[in-house]
Amino acid sequence: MSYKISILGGGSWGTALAILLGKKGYNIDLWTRDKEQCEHMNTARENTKYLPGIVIPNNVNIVNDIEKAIYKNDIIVLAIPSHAVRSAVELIKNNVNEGQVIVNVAKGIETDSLHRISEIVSEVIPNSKYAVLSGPSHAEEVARDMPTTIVAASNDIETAKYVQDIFMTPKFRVYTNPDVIGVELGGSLKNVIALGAGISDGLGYGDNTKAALMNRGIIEIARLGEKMGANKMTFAGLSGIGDLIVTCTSKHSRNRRAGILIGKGMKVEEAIDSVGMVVEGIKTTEAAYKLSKKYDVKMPITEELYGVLYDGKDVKKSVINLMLRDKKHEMEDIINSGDDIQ
Ligand SMILES: NC(=O)C1=CN([C@@H]2O[C@H](COP(=O)(O)OP(=O)(O)OC[C@H]3O[C@@H](n4cnc5c(N)ncnc54)[C@H](O)[C@@H]3O)[C@@H](O)[C@H]2O)C=CC1
Ligand SMILES: O=C(CO)COP(=O)(O)O
Repeated sequence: MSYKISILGGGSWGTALAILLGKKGYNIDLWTRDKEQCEHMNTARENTKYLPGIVIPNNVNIVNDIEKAIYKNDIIVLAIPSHAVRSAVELIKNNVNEGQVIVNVAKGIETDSLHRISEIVSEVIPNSKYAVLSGPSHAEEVARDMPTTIVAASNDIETAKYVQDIFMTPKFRVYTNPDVIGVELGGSLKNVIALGAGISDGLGYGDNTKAALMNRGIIEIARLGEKMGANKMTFAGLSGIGDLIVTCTSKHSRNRRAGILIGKGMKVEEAIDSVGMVVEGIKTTEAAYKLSKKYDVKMPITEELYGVLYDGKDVKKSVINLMLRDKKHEMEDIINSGDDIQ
């Protein structure tokens, strides 16, 4: 079966997914807001800025007109940074038809409203069909056909299965999950911990430190997730620990790279500029910190990172704070959601 696909966002992830689905034989409209980039990609058949050296198949049509990009296509993929999703969805809201499925691949939480992407989409386009596709999947590897696994979540399992069918290839294995909250939170909050893992690398700490951040990180993510209505087990899956592992360890990770620079002493804004691509974890740290207060959940790593990124706190002081927290019983701490059991 052939499908017609719209992908909004001509950065690394949107382009990699266009290449993946283009190679599968589908007709793709890839929308980028930058006219010059659009023209260049159409003629060069390459995204020189974000994925240099990888050929974009001819059945990927790069467009600059967002209405044309979504016209009569089966699914609309949101592959733009999370802070820009609301404005993009506003642009298409009057042209989305009932049968079209909106597939979000952005990983983030709105900092003012603290809404997840599914909430933003349903506010702007009520009753739309929605799925989120998330998991350990760096664009640089997907675009080069490296075996990758990911999860499609939707409140409607038939929609999740539809998305699974569309994206599945011998190199791109898609699982389904009904837990939209858990999948969205896992994909967003791991970026906060990845910044921390990068900072640890930048400070010259080793694998022990990173393993500690990753393990204690997923525990605090799951703690918040459960309070927000997610299934705790989702955080043991691809969009939880799976994505946390790849982002905390990969050379491709923008969040980890920004963290390394901050750990070496660079200012936050300079680190973002130096990475040159979206570093979602910076804004997500603010959202996660606010969510931890709103839901009254202990998230010590997130809290320290918030201090470092937003209050100029000394990174080494944060490490000491984390190491010298009250003594805990590990199992009690996991089971009792971080309450002070010694
Ligand atoms: N790069 C990756 O490997 C993966 C990225 N993601 C997520 O996908 C989302 C997009 O990330 P990337 O493609 O990596 O970002 P990127 O930094 O490579 O590209 C971002 C793209 O979005 C465009 N953009 C920025 N603001 C915009 C706006 N207001 N309206 C329309 N377009 C706008 C930029 O022009 C650029 O083309 C993020 O939420 C990221 O966390 C998810 C999985 C993998
Ligand atoms: O989410 C990602 C991989 O699954 C991408 O992470 P970075 O934005 O840190 O590169």
